[in-house]
Amino acid sequence: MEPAEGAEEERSVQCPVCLWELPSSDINSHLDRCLQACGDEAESSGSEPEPPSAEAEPSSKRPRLAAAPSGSHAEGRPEEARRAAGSPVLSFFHTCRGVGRSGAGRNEAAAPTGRGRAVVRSGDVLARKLHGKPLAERLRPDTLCHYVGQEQVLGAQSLLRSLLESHEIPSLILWGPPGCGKTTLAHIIANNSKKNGMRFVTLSATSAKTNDVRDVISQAQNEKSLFKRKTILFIDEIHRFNKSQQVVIDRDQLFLLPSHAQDTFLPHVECGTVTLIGATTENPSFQVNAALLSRCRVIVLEKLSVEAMEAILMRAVRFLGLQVLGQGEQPSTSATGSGSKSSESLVYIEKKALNTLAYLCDGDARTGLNGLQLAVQARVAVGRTTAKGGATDGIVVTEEHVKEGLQRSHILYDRAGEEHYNCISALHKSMRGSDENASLYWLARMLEGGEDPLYVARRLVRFASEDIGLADPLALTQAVAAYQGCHSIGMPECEVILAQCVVYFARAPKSIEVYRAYGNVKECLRMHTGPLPPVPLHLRNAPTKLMKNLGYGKGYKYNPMYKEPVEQDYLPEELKGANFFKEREM
Ligand SMILES: Nc1ncnc2c1ncn2[C@@H]1O[C@H](COP(=O)(O)OP(=O)(O)OP(=O)(O)O)[C@@H](O)[C@H]1O
Ligand SMILES: [Zn+2]
Repeated sequence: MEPAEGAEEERSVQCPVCLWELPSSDINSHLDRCLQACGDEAESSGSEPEPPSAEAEPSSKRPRLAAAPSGSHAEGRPEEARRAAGSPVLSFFHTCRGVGRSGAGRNEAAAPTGRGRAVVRSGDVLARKLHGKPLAERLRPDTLCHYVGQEQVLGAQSLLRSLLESHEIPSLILWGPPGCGKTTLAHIIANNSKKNGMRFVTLSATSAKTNDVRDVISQAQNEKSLFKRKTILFIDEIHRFNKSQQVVIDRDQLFLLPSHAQDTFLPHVECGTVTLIGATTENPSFQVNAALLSRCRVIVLEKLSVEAMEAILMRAVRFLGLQVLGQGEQPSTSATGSGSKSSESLVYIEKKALNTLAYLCDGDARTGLNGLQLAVQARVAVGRTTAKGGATDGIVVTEEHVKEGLQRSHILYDRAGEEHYNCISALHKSMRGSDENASLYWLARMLEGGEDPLYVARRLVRFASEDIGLADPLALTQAVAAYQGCHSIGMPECEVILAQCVVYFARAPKSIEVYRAYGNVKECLRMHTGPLPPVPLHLRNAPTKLMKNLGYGKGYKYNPMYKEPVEQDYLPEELKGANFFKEREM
């Protein structure tokens, strides 16, 4: 690879394979690891840059019992990676970014790698990159340095990081919302521990049978006694272990493991034959067997922030070689091409579309990446058809496309199956339509089908505010009480609690006044350009003299001191007169 220029000062450079920025002194060793990871993949899948094989399954169809993939660093095709790394102009990734770091070529002509590589940005190549494995899977980081956010548990000083660095993996429960990186973190731990000779086995609690757990345990025992190898067992969605199986419900505790699994499982976690890593979206204090919980460290992961999501999406944008269009920019004017080629082979995405996506995916990186993939896929498909007759102006992915992509992503990649969302939607709409009959029907369909009662209860809490609102403020109390009731007594006893609440809601008066008004405020904030207006001085608190001198609190009229209603502005100057309660098209 190209010698790092200006090595005397610690510059950061970008890894051509995984696009990560890192100190130039680390690039060589990092690159070796990256390429090796890609090479492993190449051996198993052939190295021609053809569409990724169809055997690559979406995450929803992960094998039930399988050793984890060998640390695949799946984002670049291996050949591309090697070529890129060996190429005099570092890589086409740099090229694709169009921001020409360290003076590397900034256009497609600068990546003359034969065999049509020069048109890496064309819709066709992009379409191939989008084919097969979901983007989220391909971009799953396999080292901590690619893992975004979650500083609270993985920061430099954190316990988890030091444990990882010392290769001492305790049993862990990773608790966090969907798509925040629980499975990814487990994979990173797996990679880390494999280097240390440990085995890593994955089970999904949604599909694993008690026998599968037994098999894992007995194999782990063999490995330990014969080869002194430890086993890490990753159980995804550990809170679902009670679903299809026999559940022991102790009156005080919801035990989640089937009884014989408990017998076989616990002692082995205890004596260290198996290190357990469980992932769950549910509060483990309620959903994980207390005995098991006491043997595990609970790591709380947070919903990814909008900024973190933007970073993850930008990595995908670079991987796909998309050009980002700033506000008001047109494809032709922003094209970084050499001029020898028109923008016809370029695919653009609006900056605003990326921001919106980062915002709308609500901290769920899988949803965000899938949304991006579907939006781009759809646009590229259209672009290719329209381009058949002649040149086009390049393909632009806009905010609207991204929103559509998100919607489709919800349907396509829903792991628990579409039915789950269909039914909850039918329940929601029946209650909204005040049809108590239908509401009860959909509730029963879900509960009888094994739906998590807390999932329904959460939706009821939401419904109480979104659809009933101030028409009957008691509804919210009812919903929260129902949620807590379900929490403490579990199925099947809690079904009647939910039924009562559902019927109450179907019969309740409805109002979306607050829901709509709040939506208007959010829209107002979203549409705002430039810095947000300052908080008016008279509304600011002035606890110190300096602040008083600065005019904080000056002119504020303390309402209880006035007999008559007080005339006073509470909104920033530029929003004076704004009425968020005004009805608008929703
Ligand atoms: N912190 C992160 N940094 C970078 N990428 C991430 C992060 N979290 C998630 N991703 C991306 O999102 C995808 C899905 O994440 P992951 O499977 O780890 O989520 P999860 O928390 O296990 O979700 P679920 O509860 O739905 O299983 C990953 O393949 C990866 O591409
Ligand atoms: Zn890398």
